[in-house]
Amino acid sequence: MTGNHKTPQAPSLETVHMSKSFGSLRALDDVSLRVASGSFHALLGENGAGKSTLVKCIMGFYQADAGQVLLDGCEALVHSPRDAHALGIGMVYQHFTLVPCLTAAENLVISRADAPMVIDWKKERQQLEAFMDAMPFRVRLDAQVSELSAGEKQKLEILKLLYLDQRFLILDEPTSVLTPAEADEVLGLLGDMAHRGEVTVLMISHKFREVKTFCDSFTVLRRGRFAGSGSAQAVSVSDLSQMMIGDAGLRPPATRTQAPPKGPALHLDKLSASDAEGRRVVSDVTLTVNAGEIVGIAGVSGNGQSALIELLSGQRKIDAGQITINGEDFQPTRRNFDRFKVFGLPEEPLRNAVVPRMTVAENIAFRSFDKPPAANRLGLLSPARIRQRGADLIARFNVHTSSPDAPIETLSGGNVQRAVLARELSGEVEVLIVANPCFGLDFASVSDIRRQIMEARNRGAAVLLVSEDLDEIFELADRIAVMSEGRITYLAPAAETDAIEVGKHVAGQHG
Ligand SMILES: Nc1ncnc2c1ncn2[C@@H]1O[C@H](COP(=O)(O)OP(=O)(O)OP(=O)(O)O)[C@@H](O)[C@H]1O
Repeated sequence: MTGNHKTPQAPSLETVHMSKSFGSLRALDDVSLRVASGSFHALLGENGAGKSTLVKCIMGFYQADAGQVLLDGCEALVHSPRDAHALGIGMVYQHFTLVPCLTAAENLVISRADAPMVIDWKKERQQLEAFMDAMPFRVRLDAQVSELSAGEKQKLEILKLLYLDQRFLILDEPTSVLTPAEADEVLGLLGDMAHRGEVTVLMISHKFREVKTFCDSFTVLRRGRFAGSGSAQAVSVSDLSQMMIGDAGLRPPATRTQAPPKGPALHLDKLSASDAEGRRVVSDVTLTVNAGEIVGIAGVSGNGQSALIELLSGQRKIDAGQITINGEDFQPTRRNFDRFKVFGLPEEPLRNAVVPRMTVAENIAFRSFDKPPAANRLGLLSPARIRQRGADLIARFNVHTSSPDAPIETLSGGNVQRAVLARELSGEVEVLIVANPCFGLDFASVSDIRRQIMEARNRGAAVLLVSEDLDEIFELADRIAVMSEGRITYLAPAAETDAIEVGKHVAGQHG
């Protein structure tokens, strides 16, 4: 029954013996989870553990094969997200769903199912002001969404659910787009609302610190099954990790081998580039990366790092300057990537590095599909060989997929990342260009992917790593640079600097 189930107060929600398969893959296997009324509950698990599948079943995006959703103890029949909304269950996605060219007020009003054809703005405005007054945080109603910071957009997404009277909030990694300070503010406010009994929150998270600081309780999934639950305050981080990865344990972390210096491999000489409006986004960047070395570029996003990666990958025009590899002029074209053995792991690989509807095997074989062994010497493709090579690399790089023939878009985030790495690191690599490689990944995938990058360096690759995560830079880099307003403002050997010094330059307090 999808009748009038809505409760003004924070509801409790349970899933009971819920299962869901995709073909032969059992993505959820008999999962029961209980989120108490007015609690802040974390849902944890490795990439591919089934977290998104579980919340999509609750939201009615998927129909579970078996099991029930109970809302305040009564069965809730949710056949579509519309049913979920009618029951007061709402979700904030990792990506924003707001309309950027409209104001915050307009976004709220049009989100209503009962928004009138002709809007009486005076009346709506008064009601919105009254609504905002009752909320623990505000967003400027007249601001155009495109002008809001990531933190404000995230708050507006949450306000939208509350405006629609949704009191069971599902948040999918809500802090991945926020700075640590913004994340703490938003989670703190949500926690306060939950404790006042105004909302119940179920949050998918990979960040133990956030779970321990803000959540009351947790559930862990492992390979589609319930792996544990309890008090977020009482559980130790090592117990949480153990629940997530089971007895298999973590593979050892990345180790740096010391090798004699091998000399410059990648050299950027006074590189400059502009954006579509003609503003300089990369200014006079000169930087050398030696063979067998990782140079990490730290900095807050929007300071030219993405533009620099685009220059190196041939997606942005070079206004001035030169790139050389082993002393030779390098123009970033597909032919030259092969000739100079340049490989890359871009940000958001599902968007930037794969063809989502093609299979995992095809995507893995992509760079090499027209060369032996995937093709014969005349360049004719062999599907059987593509599949075989895909299957070998899937096993070698530990990619979890139901089959080499599954579309790559059906893989979890961490596994798309591993598949791209498998493709990029399986051959001989001279230069590796990596941008925020571990964004949104669970700790086991993070450790796996960092190890692969370090091993490429140990084998002699010159690695340029752009990352917003200072811990990642310190774990991997031999030398650390900071990019600010399109320029390299700082460069030092990792052993001779520390996070405070680098942090100062990231914040622009150099000189
Ligand atoms: N539409 C689909 N078709 C086929 N397989 C799918 C589909 N959606 C998910 N899967 C598979 O189900 C399993 C669980 O995926 P799910 O996205 O629920 O994991 P997750 O825990 O949310 O991972 P992540 O942390 O990476 O987002 C994965 O093996 C995934 O490949």
